[in-house]
Amino acid sequence: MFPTRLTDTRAFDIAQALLDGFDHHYRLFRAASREAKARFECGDWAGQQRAQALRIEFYDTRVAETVALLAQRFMAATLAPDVWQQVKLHYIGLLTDHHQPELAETFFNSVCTRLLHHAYFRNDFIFVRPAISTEYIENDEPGARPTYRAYYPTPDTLSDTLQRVITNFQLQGEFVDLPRDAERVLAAVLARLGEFRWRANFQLQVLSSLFYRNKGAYVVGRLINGFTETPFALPILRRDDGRFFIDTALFGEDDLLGLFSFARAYFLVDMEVPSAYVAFLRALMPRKPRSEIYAALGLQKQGKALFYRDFLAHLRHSSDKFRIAPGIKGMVMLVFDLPSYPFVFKVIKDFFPPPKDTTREQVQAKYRLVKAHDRVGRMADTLEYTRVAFPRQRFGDELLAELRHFCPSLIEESGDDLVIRHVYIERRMVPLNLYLQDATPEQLERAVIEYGNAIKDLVAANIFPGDMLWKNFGVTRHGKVVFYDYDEIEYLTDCNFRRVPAPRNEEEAMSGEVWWPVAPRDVFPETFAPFLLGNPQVREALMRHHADLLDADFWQAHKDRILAGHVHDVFPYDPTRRFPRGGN
Ligand SMILES: Nc1ncnc2c1ncn2[C@@H]1O[C@H](COP(=O)(O)OP(=O)(O)OP(=O)(O)O)[C@@H](O)[C@H]1O
Repeated sequence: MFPTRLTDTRAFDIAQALLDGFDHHYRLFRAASREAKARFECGDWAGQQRAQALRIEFYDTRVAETVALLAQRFMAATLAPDVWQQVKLHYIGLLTDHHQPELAETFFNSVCTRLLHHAYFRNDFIFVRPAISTEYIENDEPGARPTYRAYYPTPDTLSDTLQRVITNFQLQGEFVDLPRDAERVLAAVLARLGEFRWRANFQLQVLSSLFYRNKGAYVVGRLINGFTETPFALPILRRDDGRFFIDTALFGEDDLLGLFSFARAYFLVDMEVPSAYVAFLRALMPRKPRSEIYAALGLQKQGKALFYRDFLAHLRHSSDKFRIAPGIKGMVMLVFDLPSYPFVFKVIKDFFPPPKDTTREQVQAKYRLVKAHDRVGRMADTLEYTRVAFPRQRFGDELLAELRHFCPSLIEESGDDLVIRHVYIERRMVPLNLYLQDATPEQLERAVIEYGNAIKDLVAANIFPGDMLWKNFGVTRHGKVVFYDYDEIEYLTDCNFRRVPAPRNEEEAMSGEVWWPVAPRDVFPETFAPFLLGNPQVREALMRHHADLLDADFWQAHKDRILAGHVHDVFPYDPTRRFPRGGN
């Protein structure tokens, strides 16, 4: 029951301090996103990647500050339940005209769950469900940009309108040839629409902020004609001489899903009303959960909060049991899934057998590295949770026994709950080793090519995957191969790629063991062969397409390029889709 009167004056001050904490966070988050434009304009790619990584830390820092402030100023941990209910009511009041209420509610939860006992994790005290609607929030301040702009071209003005769409972003700098780019986009639009009748409502709706990531800036919108809506995205790139060009035109849900994939870094987007961006993007990609859209916009904590709500709802509406994930079991991670739910749950084991020589802290550091790094479409994003309560009766016996055996320090069994103190959650894929077993010859060849491409994309992004066995990669719904085993990951630039030295005598030549000296970060690419080439068909495909992976020179050449300051191009689309001659 909620209090009928707001009697405690501390409650308002606490609510205000919480909201100040959030507003401070969002101001900094927004500034980092807004500054992406200037970094793009001057080609500061290292700065862009740094900003993408640093911004991830902002949230936890602000939460910690606010927790400390409340503990100090209000002795928050000692307040009676009734006071906390009043805090929530005041907070709801303060959010009435707020432009990011859903994020502010999540911030409230993050702070309060750190201060309050488990028993308070109910809707009476925190926002188990949202209280404030995010629908139709508009920024009415003078000079505010709308979430999206609508353009109504005629057949004669379509090319000019496309130019106007671009110039409205007011990028500081010149295009190589914008009229030419507009014609190319126009040709692509017409090819996409095929035979069509121009309807009275023909329009382009374009989100008013560009989406920045790495070396790209993306225009995102939809084309509406009659009852047909076509999502589109236009990547703008910058040549070394500082001039811009449109690299291609992407259309339809699948192209956009590739752009917004969970295996890529988060975008930097300047948004006053993020929920309006999410609603717009959701209309373009109805199959993508809102949690993943928030995450792709850099609001990963909101993504995490929504994911958890979705997960709880799914648990309530399903009855299957958690089980050990299909595939070869990990030595470092215990991995389980729920057949009806497309995610896996990964728990770090308490002990690892040799040759694994790592610690829980090191494994966590590797997962953090991946979160902050450019994932280039080849490393799955993970959501990290602490203290997740699962209904114990939904766990199969075998899984329960494994959890008790391998992860005793991380599980608590109380009543009907099984609480896991630390878990990563990640999209489920088909482990590549299983995929290859059942593949047709064509599928096998395609998967092996994709596997090599995945490694090469990682290499270009300064990642040495460490453990390159088939089982450590997964195949997505769209047939992309993505890496998911991070415990042996290293920066490429920290590794030494060497050739196996020539044996000095017959004994060394005949030895099945490693007889040559090996320093900690030495890598001998020739030695990958026995692990990768067991199956003759796989061997044939890999040697035909990616034999260079077994050559130390290939790795060393990439390391040298990165050390020389080169930031590679990553196209979140098939490079064959690029307009001919790109920016030239
Ligand atoms: N995202 C995923 N989708 C589907 N299956 C997965 C996923 N992540 C892990 N698995 C399954 O769990 C197994 C172990 O996962 P992972 O490779 O991350 O653990 P590990 O302990 O680091 O492995 P290793 O012993 O190779 O170091 C994989 O071989 C695979 O079968």
